[in-house]
Amino acid sequence: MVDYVQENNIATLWVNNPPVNSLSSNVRQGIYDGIARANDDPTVKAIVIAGRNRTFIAGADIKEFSNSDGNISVSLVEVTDQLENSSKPVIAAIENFCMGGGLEVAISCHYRIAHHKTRFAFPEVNLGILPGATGTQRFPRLTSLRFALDIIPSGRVFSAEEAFDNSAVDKIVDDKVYEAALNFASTVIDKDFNSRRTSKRSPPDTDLLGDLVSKAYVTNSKRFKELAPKYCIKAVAAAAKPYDQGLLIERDLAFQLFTSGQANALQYAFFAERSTSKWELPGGFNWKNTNGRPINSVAIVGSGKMTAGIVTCFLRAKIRTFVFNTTEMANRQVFINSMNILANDRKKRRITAEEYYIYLSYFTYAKSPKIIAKVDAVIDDLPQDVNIKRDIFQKLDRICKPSTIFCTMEIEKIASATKRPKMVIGTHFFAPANVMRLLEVEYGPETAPRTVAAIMNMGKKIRKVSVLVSNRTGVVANRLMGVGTDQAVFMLEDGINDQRLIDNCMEDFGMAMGKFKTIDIIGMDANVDVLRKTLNEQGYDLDENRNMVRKSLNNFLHSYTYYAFFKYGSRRYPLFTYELSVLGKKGERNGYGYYRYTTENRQPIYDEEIVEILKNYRKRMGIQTRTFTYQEIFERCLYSSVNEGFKILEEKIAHKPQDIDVMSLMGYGFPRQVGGIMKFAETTGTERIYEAVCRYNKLYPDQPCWRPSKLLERVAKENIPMKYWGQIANSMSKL
Ligand SMILES: CC/C=C\CC(=O)SCCNC(=O)CCNC(=O)[C@H](O)C(C)(C)COP(=O)(O)OP(=O)(O)OC[C@H]1O[C@@H](n2cnc3c(N)ncnc32)[C@H](O)[C@@H]1OP(=O)(O)O
Repeated sequence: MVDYVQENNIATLWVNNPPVNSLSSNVRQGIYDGIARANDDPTVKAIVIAGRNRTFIAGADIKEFSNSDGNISVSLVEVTDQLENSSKPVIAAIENFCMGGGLEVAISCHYRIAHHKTRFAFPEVNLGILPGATGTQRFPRLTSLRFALDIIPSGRVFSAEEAFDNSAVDKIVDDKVYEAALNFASTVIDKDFNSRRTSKRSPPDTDLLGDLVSKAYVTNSKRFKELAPKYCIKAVAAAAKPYDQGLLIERDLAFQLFTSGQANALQYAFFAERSTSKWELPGGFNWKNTNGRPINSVAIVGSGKMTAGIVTCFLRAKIRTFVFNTTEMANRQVFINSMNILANDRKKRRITAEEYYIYLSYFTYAKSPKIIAKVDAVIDDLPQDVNIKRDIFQKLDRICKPSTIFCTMEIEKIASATKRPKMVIGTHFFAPANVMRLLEVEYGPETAPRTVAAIMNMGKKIRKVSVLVSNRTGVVANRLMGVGTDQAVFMLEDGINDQRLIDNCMEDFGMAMGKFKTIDIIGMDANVDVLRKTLNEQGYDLDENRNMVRKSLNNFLHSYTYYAFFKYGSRRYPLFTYELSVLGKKGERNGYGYYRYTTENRQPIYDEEIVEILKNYRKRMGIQTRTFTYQEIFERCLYSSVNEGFKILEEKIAHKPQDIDVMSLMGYGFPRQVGGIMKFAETTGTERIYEAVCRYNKLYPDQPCWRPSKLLERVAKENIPMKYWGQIANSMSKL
């Protein structure tokens, strides 16, 4: 774990814990013992600490936080103190990742030499904790309170150049960092380095503390539903006090965070996100035993709202991207939109000017299908009309090389239109695709495992978190969270007069956005499309009925019969959203939805008109209004989605609860500090949720989302821990 190597009078401690050299208990002990040994050896004059596996140290071993193997070793605080107190100078040779506990180790050394491509960060805040191995006290002393208050509460990654500019490193090299550190070590042998002991310093800007702290509170306020950002600010501010006092404050705050449920949920989310790449198919094929061809070129077919967002994901990954539309104008528009997205990235300094031009050079127009004959994958972003899609893909099937994969949302319909059903797979990007990191990958009954492997790898290449699901109907993430949205609409229809009440309840819980704001952002049309599709599956045609009623009545909106047709069927549908869409409200896009929006300010504004429309709607529908408790709003919006999550598992659409959690976190802004919808179920208690689901099922028999999931019933009755839910679902007979 830590190799001790001596060359001449310099001892090197090589940290070797692949893949990222995390500071597991053995590594901590190895560094501690290595420093003691070098200090005891009179032939050693200086010590270098470096990382094998072409990286320095990416931080503490997060697995050990919740899962100690009983291996008692020294703490990271003891290691950092041991480093700083060394009687011989310690030089850190830093490359690739220097994060969290790794950065705490580095700043406890006396000198730091870094490769110019090193990525530095204190990502603890994203795990619900703080740099509690003296990091909040040493870092501002080494750099400044200003820089520490920027870096620690945000967790943002910073470059070697920024580290150098802020005195966090002493030298940057372009190559061979270890050799540079050895050379540097030989220059400091026998020199006084007492002034290099970080804890003995004071931050250079303590006089600015008040202003800096206020600024940090404002900058990070959006994340204050999480405890860690606030605690990080408090801990860094304590660095203005004498070191020992500051340390006591750091320890107290760190302990409070460590024992909070939020830290546990955030660390769970870290691993859940990474677990989705370990996919598995029912026949035993999986990420380990199946290879897919690399995707080096793609064609995006279409010119919809999402197209440019999807295109830029591929451009940023330097994948040759053809945009195929039959009109020059459509292609040109996609190019302009993609250029605007990248220009914005450049403006916000997410990419350099050089990268901007390189990325754009990967874009190519294709007016004729022949140009895209040799691409590795075609991605469907065509309008929803299945006949148009089938027609285009039939043509492409004849033209494209046999190994080209077709990615579409209509797997079975496209597969049956082509002679390559094994090469047809579903990919669902979430809007805006250049921002949202979730990619839902759906396999159909005929999709080949190698196709799955290729597209899951492609997802990684374009920096998406890809979740593999089996294809049924529609987007799984939408199904999961959509039931909660329907509940919100029903409660509005049934008596809540202010949409903000429901939205506030969800936002207080931590959702990035309330239910009605989400409908507005997604757009009324998209929401109505889902309704239209659901009704189609039940044998109803929304538009057919609308036309029928239109013909028989002058104003179909005043047609009681029209609504009664759906209301008094066996199932209730959220028709109020449909009513708003018919009234021309398209959501944020045209400024009118459940809220109003102005062109200058896209922030939702409360719209009193909705109450009037509601009143008329209720009258026509014969709805007797009633009052709702906060608890009912909370339970109906969230427990309905939990029940749906269990159904998605038992129907074997998703493989494990982590996949469902990632969909809720990355597709729908579920609070990360809760861990995801399934983790929420575990924390709340499945028994309690099951009881509520049964209660609502009795009250609302016309809402099938309340039929209790068999899996939920079983885990609730037998009190089964979450780690077994996936296994049990997979052993249940297929529904
Ligand atoms: C008293 C408190 C003291 C210290 C606090 C801390 O140090 S907390 C930890 C702070 N560090 C981090 O949060 C870094 C977490 N890691 C990352 O952000 C990324 O892994 C990283 C380093 C940027 C590399 O990204 P990349 O995309 O290249 O790899 P990937 O994320 O897929 O990770 C590869 C595998 O390594 C596992 N892993 C990564 N970091 C840790 C870690 N700190 N502890 C344990 N395991 C870690 C990750 O799960 C992957 O494993 P796999 O089994 O392959 O899925």
